[in-house]
Amino acid sequence: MSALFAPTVPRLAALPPSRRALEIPTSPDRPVLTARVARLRGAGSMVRGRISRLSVRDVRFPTSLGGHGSDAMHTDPDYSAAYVVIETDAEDGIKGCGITFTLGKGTEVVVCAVNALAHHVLNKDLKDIVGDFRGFYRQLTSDGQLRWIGPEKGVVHLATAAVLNAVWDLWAKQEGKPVWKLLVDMDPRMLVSCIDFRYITDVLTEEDALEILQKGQVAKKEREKQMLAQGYPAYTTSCAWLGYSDDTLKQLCAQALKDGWTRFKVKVGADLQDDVRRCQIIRDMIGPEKTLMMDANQRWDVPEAVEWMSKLAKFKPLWIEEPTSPDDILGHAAISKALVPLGIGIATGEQCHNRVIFKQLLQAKALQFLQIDSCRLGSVNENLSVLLMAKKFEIPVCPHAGGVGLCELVQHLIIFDYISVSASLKNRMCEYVDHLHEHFKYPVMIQRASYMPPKDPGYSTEMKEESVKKHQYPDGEVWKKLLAAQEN
Ligand SMILES: C[C@H](O)[C@@H](O)CC(=O)C(=O)O
Ligand SMILES: [Mg+2]
Repeated sequence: MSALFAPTVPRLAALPPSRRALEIPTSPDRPVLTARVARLRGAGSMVRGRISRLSVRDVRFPTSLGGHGSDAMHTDPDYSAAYVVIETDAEDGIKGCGITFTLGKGTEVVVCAVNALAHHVLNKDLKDIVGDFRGFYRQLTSDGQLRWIGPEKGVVHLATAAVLNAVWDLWAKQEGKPVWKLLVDMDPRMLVSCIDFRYITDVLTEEDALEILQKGQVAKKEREKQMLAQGYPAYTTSCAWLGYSDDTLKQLCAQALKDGWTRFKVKVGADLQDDVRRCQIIRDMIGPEKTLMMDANQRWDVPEAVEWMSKLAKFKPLWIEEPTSPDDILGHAAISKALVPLGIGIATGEQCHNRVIFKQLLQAKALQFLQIDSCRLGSVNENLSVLLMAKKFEIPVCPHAGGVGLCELVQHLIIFDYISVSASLKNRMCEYVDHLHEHFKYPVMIQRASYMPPKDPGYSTEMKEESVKKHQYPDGEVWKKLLAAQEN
């Protein structure tokens, strides 16, 4: 299921009036835009080329066969991605690669949505995009027709993330830097110009953001050195997927302890007796001092969450993640109020639609740990706004990762967060899951249970072409075999 777009987007005059509106620059302030492009040039920026081609493919890995990734709600996930590649006419061979994460079925729907957004990207100069990134973000998310099937949520927002992730990868590759370093080196004003503040100015204005980023410049060099030497602390979820047998759980946990892991997450929420047994196994193995987190993946109602977690409190979890619907902000607040006195925090975010939901979770004191996701929010742009809001509310960010490629991407955001925004590691760690890294050209590097900052230019999003071909759905070699076996 591949779709290729040649650079054949009609010129403005040829468009019907409804489409023409889309082409009008969204930035209200042309001189500001010109100044930003000039600032890019002044900073010795290497940005070049017009986007001449966009392709998107449906890539799926049959992880459900081994129970990998399973939880109380998603019992048989096939970790998958809509994989976007953009090319320019710069003739330098550099491509931007972007993904968004899916669980198998439905990836084809995200592919459709990427195709529907493609005309916003094609024929654009990269320097105009990044010179007015806020305007470009707004253009993608405010398409007068597509917005109706969002807005800024669901399939269309996942597609936005995939496209923008590809743009960030392209930009960073052209600058010869990994995304985290591109962000760390970026002038605070330029960073702020990437963020759409619409709907969040009641808690974070452009001036607030600038102030936070300017404070973050202090001792930035030391923190960068520290990251390069020690990496960013991580925790593992790979031992305790819900579909794993007790034996597998024990074996993986023993190995993880040997590998130096000190923080573990266990899936819960389907059956209380099972949860008690599995939590007992893992707590016995890791001992009382190491950190344990629990994840219910939205399985419970609000009172049920409180009651269930009261029974698991004896295993001393640091947090319960996604106890109820990700949309239920006041429900999270009620659960938080009941569980914090038991020493259990609330973590959520992997399925938070957008910055507005995060804003309200923060306003309602509904979470103690905020979990950004590199592929659900609108790429780096929207994640920047959430990192800054978290800083303002002094809530630690512990990103969601795992899936396919999520570790590769989110490491850039959290390393930037430490160096330039939070300046703290207190109560902070980034999720790690040990699956599918071999399919990436620049896989994550974990040392001493920490993410080591990537050094290759880009967003670590590029997949190996051979892996993509093999796992393309439904006509890649892997799926042809699996689908034929299912028929027999
Ligand atoms: C379906 C995914 O594997 C999900 O269980 C991941 C998740 O909740 C997490 O890593 O946290
Ligand atoms: Mg989770």
